Amino acid sequence: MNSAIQVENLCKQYGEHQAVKGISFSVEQGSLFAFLGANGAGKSTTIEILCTLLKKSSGTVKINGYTLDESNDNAEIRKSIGVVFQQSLLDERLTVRENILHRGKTYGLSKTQLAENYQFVSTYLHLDDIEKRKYRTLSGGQKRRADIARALIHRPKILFLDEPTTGLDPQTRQFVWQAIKQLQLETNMTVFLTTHYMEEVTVAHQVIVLKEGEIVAEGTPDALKTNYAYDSMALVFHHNSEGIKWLEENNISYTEKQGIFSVRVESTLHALTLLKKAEPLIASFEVIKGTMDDVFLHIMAEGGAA
Ligand SMILES: Nc1ncnc2c1ncn2[C@@H]1O[C@H](COP(=O)(O)OP(=O)(O)OP(=O)(O)O)[C@@H](O)[C@H]1O
Repeated sequence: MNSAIQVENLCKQYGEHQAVKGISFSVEQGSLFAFLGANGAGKSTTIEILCTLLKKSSGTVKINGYTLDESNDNAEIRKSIGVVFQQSLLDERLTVRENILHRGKTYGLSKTQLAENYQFVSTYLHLDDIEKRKYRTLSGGQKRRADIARALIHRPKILFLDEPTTGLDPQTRQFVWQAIKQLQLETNMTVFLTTHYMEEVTVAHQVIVLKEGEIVAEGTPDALKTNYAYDSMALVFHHNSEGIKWLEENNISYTEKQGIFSVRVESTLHALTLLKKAEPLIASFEVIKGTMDDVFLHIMAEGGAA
């Protein structure tokens, strides 16, 4: 595996409080990596360390082949990453274009390179309609596009995004998310993401779940679903009493809410077998696939096995 990020035994101590407790993981170059965890799990602390903004207490970190060394300014790492935090860093008084070009100049890009890169980010983030507007006049979604464009102007190899779509309406969230996915796919950029929206995690190549500073689960979304979520079937019977009798006779565990009986199934095929057996008793049914939401809730409630 060609790793964009390698983390070994990373620890962060704030006074007495150990926020990150010896975590190790690596992120494949060109992949979409999702970092999950409840509030206070240590996600921001980890991201800030990887982005050279916060000192680690111990452990080793390699970003794009460069070892993080807090005795110097880690200029190579900084040049090779782009970062979008929840709070914007753009100047409210400048236009979108001015903000982005200004940022590009701080990387020492030549005029030609800057123009080329601007065209590149503008295409992906659809800046045409907002580039001449002052940042303070933009809507939340437009600001987010500009924030991401600013983080990409030097064409970094890794883009770090800390909850990039939080607070956006569903349509804008989808737009921003599409742009991120397209960029990752077409440019082989590594994307390191934290999010609270589980549907976004479904397309990640790898997911890590952090709880109280430790990794409690990791794998592909499919593997996590297999381990921590299950499919279920909702049944409505013609007569509840007959349905209950049938479930009990067949030793099928169930829960019931307002006449809807929920049973766990191993697969869609298993659901079909049950349906065939109980067909005369059933008025309606629905097979419900396990989701990443279930995965997250399960791990948060019970912990996982890393
Ligand atoms: N500067 C600090 N000083 C002391 N404790 C801190 C500091 N920053 C964070 N913490 C604590 O470290 C733990 C991890 O915080 P962190 O912000 O990394 O979590 P998070 O997973 O990003 O949470 P959220 O989803 O709420 O952003 C929390 O218990 C937090 O209170």
